Amino acid sequence: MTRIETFKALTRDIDGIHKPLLALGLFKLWSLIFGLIPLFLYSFLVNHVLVDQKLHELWPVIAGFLAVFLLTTIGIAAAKRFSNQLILKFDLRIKNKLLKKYISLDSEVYSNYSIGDVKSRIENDSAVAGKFFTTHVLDFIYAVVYAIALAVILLCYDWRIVLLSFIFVPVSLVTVNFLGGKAKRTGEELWKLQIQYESFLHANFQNWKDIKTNNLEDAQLAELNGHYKKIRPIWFLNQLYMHLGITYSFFTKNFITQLFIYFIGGAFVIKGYSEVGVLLVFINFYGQFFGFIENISNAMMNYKSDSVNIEKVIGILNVETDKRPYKKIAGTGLTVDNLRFTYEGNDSFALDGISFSVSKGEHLAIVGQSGSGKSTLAKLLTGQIKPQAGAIQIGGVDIHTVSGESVSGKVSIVVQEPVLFNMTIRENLLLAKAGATDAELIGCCRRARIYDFIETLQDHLDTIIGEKGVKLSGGQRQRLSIARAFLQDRDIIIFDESTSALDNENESDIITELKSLSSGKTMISIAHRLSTIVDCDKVMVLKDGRVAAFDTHDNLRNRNEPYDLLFQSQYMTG
Ligand SMILES: Nc1ncnc2c1ncn2[C@@H]1O[C@H](COP(=O)(O)OP(=O)(O)OP(=O)(O)O)[C@@H](O)[C@H]1O
Repeated sequence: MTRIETFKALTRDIDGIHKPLLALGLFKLWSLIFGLIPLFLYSFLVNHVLVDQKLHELWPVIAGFLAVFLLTTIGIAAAKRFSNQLILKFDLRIKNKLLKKYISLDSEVYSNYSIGDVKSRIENDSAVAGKFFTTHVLDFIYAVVYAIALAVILLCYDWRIVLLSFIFVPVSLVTVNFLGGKAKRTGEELWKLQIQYESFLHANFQNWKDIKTNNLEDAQLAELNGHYKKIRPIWFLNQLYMHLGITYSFFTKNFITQLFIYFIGGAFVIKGYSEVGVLLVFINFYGQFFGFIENISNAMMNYKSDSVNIEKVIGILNVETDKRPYKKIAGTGLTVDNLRFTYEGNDSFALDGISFSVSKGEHLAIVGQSGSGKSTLAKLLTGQIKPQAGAIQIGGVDIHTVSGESVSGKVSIVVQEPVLFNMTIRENLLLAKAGATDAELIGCCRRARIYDFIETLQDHLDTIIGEKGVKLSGGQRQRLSIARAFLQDRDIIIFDESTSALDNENESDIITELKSLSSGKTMISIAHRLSTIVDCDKVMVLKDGRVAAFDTHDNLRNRNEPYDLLFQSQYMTG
């Protein structure tokens, strides 16, 4: 992407950039103007004060230099302050926007991104994109304008000689552009390898317990070395191209430019410009001009390399998000009509022709063999994935015609492996209801049969529970997650094997509690225990993604073959 395309893409998605950018641009212009004045002062000093020996004019020149120094310093300091502020502000805005985008992605779209990819885009790539406006827009324009201004001044001296020496400028820029292209291609490859490495590291940290218990340390170290073996040659190539580009512009500035300076000096003498002053001033301007050409070359090189990261950020910003309207859903009854769903890349349907309804206050149990589609149905009912055909209606509203927030305001799901953060119990609970009082938190924890345990902890609700709640047992994690569902207090609650780690007594206590609370609530349990199923108003049996039976437990028992088989194999032990 060119700078202009990148500028448009980033400003389209991130607001509030134009004003601070304009302010910063004005300070840059200030620095540019006051940066050019010393050249004229220098010219005056050499030609009038030194060559013409008008030493009494030295004081105004010194005063001029001091004034310019003061004003330039003010300009540079202000520009630095504004640019730091802009970078930090913009970096944070991009991170916010990216996180928001990721959270609003369809779970199917999200599953296309690895952890390393997400982490890299939010952490590293956004930081590079955050500097785009200062480094790749303002600094670049500054160098170009400065170089043009110097070129015009030089042309005024002797356009033929200057034009001859300018031949080297396009050669230099084309070479750097070529090397930059190579650096970009290797940068792309490096980025892919690095996100694989990041994902590996993430999985390693997440599963360190299992790695130790299964003696996988050596295998993990071998994998780490494997990643480095792949990364090393590409990294080397990438650095080689980058440094070739930078060394090339350094060489151009310090050798080729010097060569031209001697050439131009000779030409001046041959053409009879005897004044030393003219030659000195010209050489000074010329050296500065090539200094800016070096800056432009380096900026081109760096932009090629940074655009790998910036394009990753824009890639996510461009992903379409949910544009469906928010609607408060009034009713609580759930109707599912002829639902069909296939996971991307799978040949067979995970669910096919699913139809059923659950009325307000009813409790439905969903049972079925492993892989029969129970969790997929739960994901569809919460709007996490969209069906290829059919409809799900809550209170008469098709949930796929309204925004995700409309559905999550109505339905909550408690899963087998709850999402818990390395924060305190209180903070984990408050995620469900910001601003809940202690009395509310304690009440919900009591109902979820977790408060007795919390009371035994030294810091009570303020105990930090570790990464993914590692300091809690499986059952305690599930109870905390159920307490969160109580806090959310949605009209429809789905339990996806969410009591699997509880003992029978705790599970039945929680179910009783739910029932007492949920006179008006609709509940769906993906059940694994007989006690849960027997208590439910209806049981739906899923087999190979289809509804094999839908009735009460009493009507199904001994009368429905799939249910009986399942019952004997799974629930007789419940
Ligand atoms: N993210 C996914 N991508 C591709 N296929 C998937 C995905 N998740 C589930 N499936 C497939 O969809 C089918 C239904 O899976 P699902 O998880 O809904 O079954 P389940 O009844 O909940 O199983 P279990 O009782 O073992 O949890 C399975 O064949 C499974 O392999």
